Amino acid sequence: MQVASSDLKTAAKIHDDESLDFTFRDLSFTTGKGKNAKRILNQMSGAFKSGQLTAILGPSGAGKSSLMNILAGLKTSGVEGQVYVNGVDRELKSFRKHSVYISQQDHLLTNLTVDEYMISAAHLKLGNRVPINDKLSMIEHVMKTLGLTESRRTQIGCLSGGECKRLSIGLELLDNPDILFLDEPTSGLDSSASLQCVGLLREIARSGRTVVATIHQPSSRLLDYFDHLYIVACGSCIYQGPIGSLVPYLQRANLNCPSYHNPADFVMDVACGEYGDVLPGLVSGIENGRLIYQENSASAMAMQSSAPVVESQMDDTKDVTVTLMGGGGSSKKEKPTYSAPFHTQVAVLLERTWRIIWRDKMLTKVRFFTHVFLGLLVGTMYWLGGNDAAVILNNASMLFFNLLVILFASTMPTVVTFPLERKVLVREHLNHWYSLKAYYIAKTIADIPFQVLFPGIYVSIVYLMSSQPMSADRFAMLMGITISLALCGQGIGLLLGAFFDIQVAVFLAPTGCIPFVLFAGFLVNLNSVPYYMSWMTYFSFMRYAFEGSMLSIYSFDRPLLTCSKMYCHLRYPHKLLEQFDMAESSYFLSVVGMLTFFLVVRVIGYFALSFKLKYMR
Ligand SMILES: Nc1ncnc2c1ncn2[C@@H]1O[C@H](COP(=O)(O)OP(=O)(O)OP(=O)(O)O)[C@@H](O)[C@H]1O
Repeated sequence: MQVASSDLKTAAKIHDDESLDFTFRDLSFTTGKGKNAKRILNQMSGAFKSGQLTAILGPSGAGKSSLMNILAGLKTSGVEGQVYVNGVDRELKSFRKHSVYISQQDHLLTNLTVDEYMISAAHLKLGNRVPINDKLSMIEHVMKTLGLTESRRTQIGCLSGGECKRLSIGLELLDNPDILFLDEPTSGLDSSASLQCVGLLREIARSGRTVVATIHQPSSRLLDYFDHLYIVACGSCIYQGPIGSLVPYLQRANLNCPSYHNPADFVMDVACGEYGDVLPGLVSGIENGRLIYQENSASAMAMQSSAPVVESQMDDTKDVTVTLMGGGGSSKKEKPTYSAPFHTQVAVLLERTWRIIWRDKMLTKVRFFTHVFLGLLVGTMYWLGGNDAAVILNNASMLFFNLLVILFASTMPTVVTFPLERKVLVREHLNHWYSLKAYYIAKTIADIPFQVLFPGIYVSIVYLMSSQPMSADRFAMLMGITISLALCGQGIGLLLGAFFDIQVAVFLAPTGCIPFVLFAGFLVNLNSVPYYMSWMTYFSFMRYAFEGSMLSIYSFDRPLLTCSKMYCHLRYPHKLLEQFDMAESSYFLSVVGMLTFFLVVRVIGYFALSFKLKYMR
């Protein structure tokens, strides 16, 4: 892959450029409380400059990811210390808007092509103010730079690991972020793809951005691509400075890297304690990151004369030139707005979701055929019984069974798909593509056609086969209740999928619905429910759905039913309603009950998702 830095620079011109250096002082991070408290980072300091590619290196469990999450602003609780941007206190919301975080796993929408993903990202990240031609040329530049032009029409699910990684980076480059954080960008890549990836990051850094990447066991060739090295061991900084100065710094502590040995491997062995208890000396030698070690002729002299070896000291309070990111008195606080207006966010997300659903034909087909199959099965089972008083209780059972089919068929697809999609949401939302509200509304709207179509097909089949009254009003009323139930079911799926992992959500979806089913008025008559539990029936959307279904079929002065036997006890439809304690019930109230449940479950789902994104991602 040929990296074209001029392309990156051209692309950068579409937006205002901003060089952001950042420094951090005495950063500590503790998890847990009381006896369970665990100190992960110990008063670390450091400085990362724009135009430089910085590597955070260290053994597994040293605290690299924790440090980067804190610097990127993704972790805030349990954190002490200061982070400065261009010398002034970081204002977190504003900072998040100017930085992107690229996680180790590439959570991408696998059913889109590279082109489609880029275009939707450009609409979301660049907004309406950038003309479409500029967006397209920006995409062109980024694709060319990343070597993705050849794969532009390939679906993301078919890309190689290296291409996925480059795409993840490319998507975030579209709005020209000032700071890029990458968690192990080379993990899962072979050595050549790793070199390409890090080479690309260096070029991105050269175009004026601050690029920080955690890295695991880099080869010496890979290490050479980095400008600045920050080494973490046991939650402290043991080295900060250029690559070339690492070996001389270690020599100061009598740690001599053997010739032809990869310095990265050597320092990892040191950090793991294989050379004795040298870490405290290394930490204090670099003042836990307050200093940047710079080996040159002066320092060599300094070493000989036992003078301090550290050449440059970070200064995070002088030369304050840019106030964009700061929270200090002179700095301008920005509103955490998104580039695209709300309606554009919803429109782009809707279009993208529908495209994905269209491509994911398997799930759509399975949903379609399941509804048709169950419709035919139930229709055959209750064949032509709708107007026969001899099987009137069977018909009521069928109406109840229909509700169970619709409930589970609408809940489960969301329960199983949403936890996977949530990872993409986390990445895109945290990188400021769109608001959670826009996503949630788009997600709700996108599934509505399917929640109308599939239950509609099922109900039509069953209605005709079981010979329910040939009345458009009754059919429409039953259909209305069924669709409302499907929307409630989807809301429950979204709520569970938003908050829980897939295993828990899949368990909770059916078991969580049982109380609602129990208090629906079919298994136990509503008047027989113990008085101390009767209030629960008002919270059961299944009660409203069952009442609504029964009233649609048997209320509104339905005439006497036919009787295929000598004697039928329940030929009067209102008698059946009395038997189910529904004689006084109102169809209108059933609809209101369902709509209320629908709204409540959606609102709770939104807050659950928002809570999850904030505190539990
Ligand atoms: N929320 C947490 N609760 C308890 N311990 C935590 C938490 N987050 C991190 N740790 C611990 O902090 C230490 C550092 O974790 P971190 O993920 O930052 O390490 P790392 O250097 O990135 O490791 P790796 O290279 O293996 O990903 C680990 O021992 C980890 O178990």
